Amino acid sequence: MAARLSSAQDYESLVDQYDTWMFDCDGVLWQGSNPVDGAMDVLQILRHRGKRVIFVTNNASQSRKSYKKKFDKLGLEVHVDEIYGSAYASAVYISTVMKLPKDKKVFVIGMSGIEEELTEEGVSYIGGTDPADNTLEPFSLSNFTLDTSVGAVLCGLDTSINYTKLSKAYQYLTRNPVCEFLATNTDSTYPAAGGTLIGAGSISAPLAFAVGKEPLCIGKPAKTMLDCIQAKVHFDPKKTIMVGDRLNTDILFGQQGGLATLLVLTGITKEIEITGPSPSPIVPDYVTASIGDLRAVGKQ
Ligand SMILES: O=C(O)COP(=O)(O)O
Ligand SMILES: [Mg+2]
Repeated sequence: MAARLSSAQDYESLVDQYDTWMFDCDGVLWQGSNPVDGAMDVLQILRHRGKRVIFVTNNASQSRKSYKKKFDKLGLEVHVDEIYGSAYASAVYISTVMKLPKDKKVFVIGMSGIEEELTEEGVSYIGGTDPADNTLEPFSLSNFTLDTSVGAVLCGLDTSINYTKLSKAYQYLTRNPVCEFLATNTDSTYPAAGGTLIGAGSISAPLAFAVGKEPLCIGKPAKTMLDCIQAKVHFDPKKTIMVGDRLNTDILFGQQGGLATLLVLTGITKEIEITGPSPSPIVPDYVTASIGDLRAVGKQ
């Protein structure tokens, strides 16, 4: 059973135990453009205590550089190297693990965050924000030419998803037998300002259904994300805690990586899923209402 934290002493001993703090973003630090109350204060407190803070987000709509700008606006100085997004991890996977040849391309369903990270990694792409694909005109095969250099389809959150993008991706995946099917992340939903919205997993789901194959997921809970962090940062898993709002991504990711886990209730997971009559089999080590609760540490 998860330990429910509530007293200043609980938070003090938690902070004492862990040196590296990995933070999920949507639903932990903010909901869209609304920061979670006290989240930035807690990050400052942890830094003052000499803790290493790392951000691990499945949200591929933004690149690491644009997340840095978001932190700047919220008053927290963050280095790009402290931010690990699933768009970045996907670009690294394509260039260094898959080793997509330089003359090959990725067909993107997604937003500018994916495009920026692919460009940074020197990976060519088509699709994405290209106006030709962002159309509500009916898709017709008579107007489509298969680009034989497409070696992978990468699907992430795309708030302008349409039939043309799905149809083109379907053509690449079914007419080129070696075309890889990748997803930045497969979160069914995500916490936005004002409520929950459809997530990246619900964008790739129709495509997966059509091709009869699931994509390889790069983001949490997949180990690819942890491999990406481990390539850059040295941390002791026993002294590391993953803070998240979703059980089947953040908490599972932490558990599979041998990290401690703290669930907050400001995002996707509701209290009933851990304490109700049919609780989730994914049980975090600790639970607290909000990351802002850790402000109690600064007051000791
Ligand atoms: O946007 C998502 O799907 C989830 O993003 P998160 O990992 O920061 O919660
Ligand atoms: Mg989250």
